[in-house]
Amino acid sequence: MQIILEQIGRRFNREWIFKKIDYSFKSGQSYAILGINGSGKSTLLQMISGALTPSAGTLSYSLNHKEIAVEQVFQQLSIAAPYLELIEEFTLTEVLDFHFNFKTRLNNLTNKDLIDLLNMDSSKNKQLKHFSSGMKQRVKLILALCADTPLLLLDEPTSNLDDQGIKWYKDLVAQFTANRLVIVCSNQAHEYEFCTHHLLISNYKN
Ligand SMILES: Nc1ncnc2c1ncn2[C@@H]1O[C@H](COP(=O)(O)OP(=O)(O)OP(=O)(O)O)[C@@H](O)[C@H]1O
Repeated sequence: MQIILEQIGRRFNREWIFKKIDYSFKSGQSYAILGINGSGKSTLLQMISGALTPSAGTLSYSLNHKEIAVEQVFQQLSIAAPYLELIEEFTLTEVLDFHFNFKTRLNNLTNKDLIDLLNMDSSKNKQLKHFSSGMKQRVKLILALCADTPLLLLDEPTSNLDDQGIKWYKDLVAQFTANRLVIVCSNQAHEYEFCTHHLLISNYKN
């Protein structure tokens, strides 16, 4: 998977959030989008996901040297983000079944494998509305990391996770990101220490 940004800019009303981003993202590489609160990290990630259009410039996507239209990009990506909600009326087992109606399971992981990874066997028939915020975050991460998509987008991946949860996140990343294109939005070093490329939003303010 390759994503090329050319002269990308986004504004809300009259305010430019960032301007003139020229950048390319490639499979097998991991990238951190960095910047202070409100700098535009999530806005850029949403543009990369195809959910938000740029106000200026072009974004192009290709997979195995074949171009992909922006409307089709969602089929190639998994995303975990604070603004994407889980269906809270579903039990954990139902959430897994539902999600993997639309996405392919990475390495043919079964529900049991995923519940074991989550260490949530005793909660598998509980509705998500009764999960703690940290438990919900772990579920979001499992759904994104364990789907077989070439593009993985993680926005503030360890929000609501304690120290043990952060270690768990790091193990998950080490286990399930090989050969994928990974983009993390963050301002916490432990979330993106594995990323080999850094994109600083502050470089694109003028
Ligand atoms: N739909 C919108 N309408 C107007 N302004 C918006 C909209 N979405 C985002 N913004 C503004 O764009 C700026 C960037 O927001 P964004 O959420 O991308 O920042 P961020 O770097 O991800 O922040 P944080 O680290 O706090 O998550 C902010 O000033 C925000 O108020």
